[in-house]
Amino acid sequence: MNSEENQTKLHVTQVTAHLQNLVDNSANLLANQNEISKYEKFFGFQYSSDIQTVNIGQIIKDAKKKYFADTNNYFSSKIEVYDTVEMGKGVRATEDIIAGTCVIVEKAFLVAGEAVMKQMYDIKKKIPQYQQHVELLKQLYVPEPISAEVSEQDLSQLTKYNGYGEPDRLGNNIDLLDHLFLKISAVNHSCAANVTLRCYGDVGVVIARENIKSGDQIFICYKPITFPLSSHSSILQQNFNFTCKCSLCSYLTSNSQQFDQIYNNFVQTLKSLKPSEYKTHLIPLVKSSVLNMNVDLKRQFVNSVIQTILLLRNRKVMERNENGAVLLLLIQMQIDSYLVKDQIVEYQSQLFKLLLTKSKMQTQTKDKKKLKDQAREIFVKYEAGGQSAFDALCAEYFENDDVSWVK
Ligand SMILES: C[S@@+](CC[C@H](N)C(=O)[O-])C[C@H]1O[C@@H](n2cnc3c(N)ncnc32)[C@H](O)[C@@H]1O
Repeated sequence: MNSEENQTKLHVTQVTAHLQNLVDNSANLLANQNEISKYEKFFGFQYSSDIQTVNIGQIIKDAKKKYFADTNNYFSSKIEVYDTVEMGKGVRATEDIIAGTCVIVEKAFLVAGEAVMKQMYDIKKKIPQYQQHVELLKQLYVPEPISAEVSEQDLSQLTKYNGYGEPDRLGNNIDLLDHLFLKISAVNHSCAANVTLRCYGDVGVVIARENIKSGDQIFICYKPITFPLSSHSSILQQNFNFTCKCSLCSYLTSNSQQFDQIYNNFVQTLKSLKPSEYKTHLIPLVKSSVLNMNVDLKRQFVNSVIQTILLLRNRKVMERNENGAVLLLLIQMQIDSYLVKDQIVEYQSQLFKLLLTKSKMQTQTKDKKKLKDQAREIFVKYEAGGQSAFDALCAEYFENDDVSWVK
């Protein structure tokens, strides 16, 4: 066995032991109802609604059995870490993967933001697993080689460049990137990502957004997918300090003029439409604009359109009410045309917020009720979490008056 294989084997052994420990320890922990429904929804298990009989440890154990019966650890036999030519280490598929299926389930070996890392450094001698963690941390990416002793700065860099976070359903998790993984942290970024990551407690779950061929690299999008394309590179530069070399960015670099031209034409036509024409003209306009684009670009185009409309709305170029109807149509179009199920949750959350914000502006109670019903219908249709998730979001967004999310 060569030294790389030895090292990998060592990781797997260390991590498996660590995970087993965590699972066993959590087996007696009763989970709260929210967490249970998150896991249940994701893994598709039905558990008794009596929380006394449910525990997260068991759910994770079952998930492990269901998805990874053929391996002894939490990762997947469908992937491997390898050296890419352009992006350092990366992860690729070792078999064909079907859209919507689970690609990796992995427990974070450490959940520690930059502040915790600092504390951990200060009190390192008191933490029994410190040395083990440091050995694992040394495997992760940092721009400069880390010192043998692992300095305080090294620790905070490790989190900065390799951490992922729990989503808050709306993609605003960019500051909470504190989960460190061995495999998932080796997955590179693409603006046209083919997998998506969600963290459930300290378990990271990677799902295929589309069919992936054996040998293809898998990519997570490091930023919320709804961010406009124009802000991609600055977000990646600012937060992760790299210039994106993904296929979409490369495509846009060589075809940016063409993309810009189509987009500018689209915006001009949009501005020339009367609000009453939006409903009938907008979707055909978007469809004709994206006619010759590949699927990544189409997805990006519709995202940009949504952002543009929000912008026009904020500049009061468009009427708020009309704008709501247009956004609704566009988001539905996204859902229907391009997105696999996992992403839909993010989109209809936006849609939902939009409807609620819109309904707040209506003075008539019956209009409010109609919009709420409409939102509920969409929510249920796309299985975003059913009635209880709807109620939770209602409580959060409808009852409080803050609409700053659109600004
Ligand atoms: C979480 S690590 C991913 C694994 C990393 N490639 C490694 O060698 O361990 C994130 C780093 O990978 C590199 N990277 C990821 N996606 C990239 C992309 N699309 N273009 C260029 N570099 C990328 C950047 O250096 C980034 O800071």
